[in-house]
Amino acid sequence: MSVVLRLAGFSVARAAHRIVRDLDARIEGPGLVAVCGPNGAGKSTLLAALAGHLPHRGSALLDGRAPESGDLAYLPQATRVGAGLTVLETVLLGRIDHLRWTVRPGDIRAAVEALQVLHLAHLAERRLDRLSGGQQQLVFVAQRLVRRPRLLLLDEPTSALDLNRQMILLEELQAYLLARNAIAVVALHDLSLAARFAATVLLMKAGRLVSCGSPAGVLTRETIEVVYGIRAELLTASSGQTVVVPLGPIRGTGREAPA
Ligand SMILES: Nc1ncnc2c1ncn2[C@@H]1O[C@H](COP(=O)(O)OP(=O)(O)OP(=O)(O)O)[C@@H](O)[C@H]1O
Repeated sequence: MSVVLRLAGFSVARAAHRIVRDLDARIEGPGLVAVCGPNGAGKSTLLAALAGHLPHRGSALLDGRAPESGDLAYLPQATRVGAGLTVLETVLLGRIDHLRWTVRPGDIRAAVEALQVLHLAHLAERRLDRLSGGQQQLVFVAQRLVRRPRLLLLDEPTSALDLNRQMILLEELQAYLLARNAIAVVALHDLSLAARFAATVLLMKAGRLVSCGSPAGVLTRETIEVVYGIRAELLTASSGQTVVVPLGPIRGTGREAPA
C-alpha cells in the first residue's frame, strides 16, 4: 500500500508577497515528511495553505485528488487552550464532524486510545489549561490523531517536548502512519530528528524548495551550509543514526543570511 502527495506549482502569497514559491514534489508514503529550513523560510505558510487556511496557486493532491476536510488534520504552531476543558474532552473535540454531535462509546474509546498511544492516559481528567506546555502540545497532537487523518499537518509539534517525549511522539506517529497508510508533513527545526524519523525531507529556503528526497540525500554538509549559513558535521552514532552537529556560522562568504 502506498499513498502519494503531489505538489505542482504550489505557491502561497501573504500580504501581496509571494512566500511559498512554485513547489514541485512527488512524495510517496506512508511516512513522515520533514519540512526543514531557517526561520521565515515558509514552512508554516506551506502547512497552513495545505490545510486550506490560506489561499494558494497550483495544486496539492493526495492520491490524485484534493484532500477533503475528513482526510486532513492540521496543528498550527501556536494552539490556544480552550477554557476549562479536561484533556479527554479536548481530545474528543477532535471527533467533531458535525455541529449536531453526540458522544458515542466509539468516540470515547478512540480518544482514550489516542491518549494511551502518547502516554497521556493518566492525565485524562485533568484540566488542559493546568498542564505544562509540553503536555498540552501532546494533547493537541492526540486531538488531531483521533480524527484518523490520511494527511497530518503538524507545525513544530516537538518544540515544547523533552527528549523522551520527542521520541515517543515521533515513534508513535511513524507507527500510526504505517498502520493507516497516511502521510504527516511536519515542520521540524531539529535536523537530527528529521534524519532519524523522516522518510522524506523537504528543505526550504526563502520560500523555495532547495532539495527534496531521502534524509541522506538532502541533509548534506553542502545543503546545510547553503540553507542555514552554518558549517555542520554529520556523524554516524553507534546505533547507525545520523546526527547533525552545527559547528558555527559561516562568516564572510555571502552565506551568512540564511533566509
Ligand atoms: N500574516 C502574515 N502576513 C504577511 N507575511 C507573513 C505573515 N505570516 C508570515 N509572514 C511572512 O512569511 C514568511 C514565512 O513565514 P513562515 O511563518 O511561513 O516561516 P517559517 O519557515 O515557518 O518560520 P519559523 O521557523 O520562524 O516558524 C516570513 O517572511 C514572514 O514574515
